[in-house]
Amino acid sequence: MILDIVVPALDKSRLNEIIHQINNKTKPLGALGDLEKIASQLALIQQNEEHNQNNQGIEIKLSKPSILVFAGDHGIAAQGVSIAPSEVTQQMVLNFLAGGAAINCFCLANDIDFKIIDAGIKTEITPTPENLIVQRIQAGTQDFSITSAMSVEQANQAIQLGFVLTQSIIDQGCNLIGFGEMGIANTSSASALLSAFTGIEVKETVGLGTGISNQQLTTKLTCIEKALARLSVTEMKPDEILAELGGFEIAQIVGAILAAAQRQKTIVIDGFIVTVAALIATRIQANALDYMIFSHSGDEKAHQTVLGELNAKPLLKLGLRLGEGTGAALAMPLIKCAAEFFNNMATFDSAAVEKVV
Ligand SMILES: Cc1cc2ncn([C@H]3O[C@H](COP(=O)(O)O)[C@@H](O)[C@H]3O)c2cc1C
Ligand SMILES: O=C(O)c1cccnc1
Repeated sequence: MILDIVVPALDKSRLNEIIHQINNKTKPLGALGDLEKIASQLALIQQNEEHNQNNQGIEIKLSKPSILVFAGDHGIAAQGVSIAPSEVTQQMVLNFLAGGAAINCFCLANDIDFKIIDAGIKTEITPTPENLIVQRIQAGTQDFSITSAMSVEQANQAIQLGFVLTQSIIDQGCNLIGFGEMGIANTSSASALLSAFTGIEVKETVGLGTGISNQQLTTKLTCIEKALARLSVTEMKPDEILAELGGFEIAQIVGAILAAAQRQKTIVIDGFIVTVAALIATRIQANALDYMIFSHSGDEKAHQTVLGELNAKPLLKLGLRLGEGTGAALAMPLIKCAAEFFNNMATFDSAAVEKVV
C-alpha cells in the first residue's frame, strides 16, 4: 500500500555548513536571495550521495531534468464548468505528442525531458503513439457533483501507477522531476479537493480556471458545494477523499510526488492543480514537503491559498493560469542556476576578493 510508504525527513544537520559554503562566495551576504534557499535545499537533498562531495564540500548534480504531464478527463465537465468540452483533453494530448503545446516549447528551450501519460482521458488514442505512456484507469471520472468520481480501489490504483512510473524515471537517472497535468474541468476537482482537505469554504477555493463566465462560476460553486454536502470529509482518509472528488491525473500525480520524495529527489511543483496534489501528498507523508520546490504563484484564485497552506514561497509570479507543467519548466533554469553558483562560483579566498561583512 502506497499510503504506508515512509518518506525520510531531510537531514538538516549540515545546513550551517552549506550556508557557510554559500556565504563564502564572492557576493554580499544573501545577495542571491531565494536562489540561495534553493541551493541550500538542493545541497541538503543531495548531501548523502557519495559522488556529490568535493574538496569544498557538497556538489550539486542535476541529472536528466524531466517533466511528466498526466492527462485525465472529468465527468464534472458535463456541467459546463470549463470553457472547453472534454474532447479538448484528447486534442491537447495529441498536440503534446506532436510537440505543439506551450509545455513542449518550454521543455525544448530548457533542455527538459518531456513525457505525457494517459491516466484516463475520455477517448483512448489508438493506435498508441510510441511517445505516449498509457496507464488509463478508465475513460474519465464520474461526475463528482452526482456521485463518487471513482472507487477507492481506482484511486489507489492511480496513486500506485504514478508512483511506479516515477520510480522508473528515477531509475533511468533523473533527479530533478516536475509534474504537470491536462484535464478539462480539473480546476473544479482541485478546488473541491482543496476545500475538502482544508475546510476552506468553496467560495474561496473556486476560481475561473480556463476563464469561465460568472454564470459558469456559479454553476461550478454549486456543483462543488453539492458534492461536499454529501461527504463527512473529516472522517475520511486521503484516498477516500481523492476517490470522491479527484481525477485520475491528480491521483497519479500524488503517487508520483510520493515516489520522488521517498527516493529523495528534487520535485518541481507546477500550478494550482499540481499544488493541490502536492498538498494531498503532504497529508499522506508530511516529509514530502522537504523535497518540493514551488515554481510559481499563478492567477487561479486559490493557488496562493494552497501555497499558503504549504508555507511555500514560489519562485515566479508571471500571471500564469495554464498548467501543463509550464510553471515547472520555467522554474527549472533558475534551479539549474542555483546549482551552478553553488558549485562553481569563486570564494573570497579563491578569487582573492576582500570579504566584506
Ligand atoms: C486549449 C487548452 C489548453 C490547456 N492547457 C492546459 N489547460 C488547463 O485548463 C484545464 C483546467 O481548467 P478548467 O477547469 O477551466 O477546464 C486543464 O486542462 C489545465 O491543464 C488547458 C485548457 C485549454 C482549454
Ligand atoms: O494553475 C494552474 O495549474 C491552472 C490554472 C488554470 C487552468 N489550468 C491550470
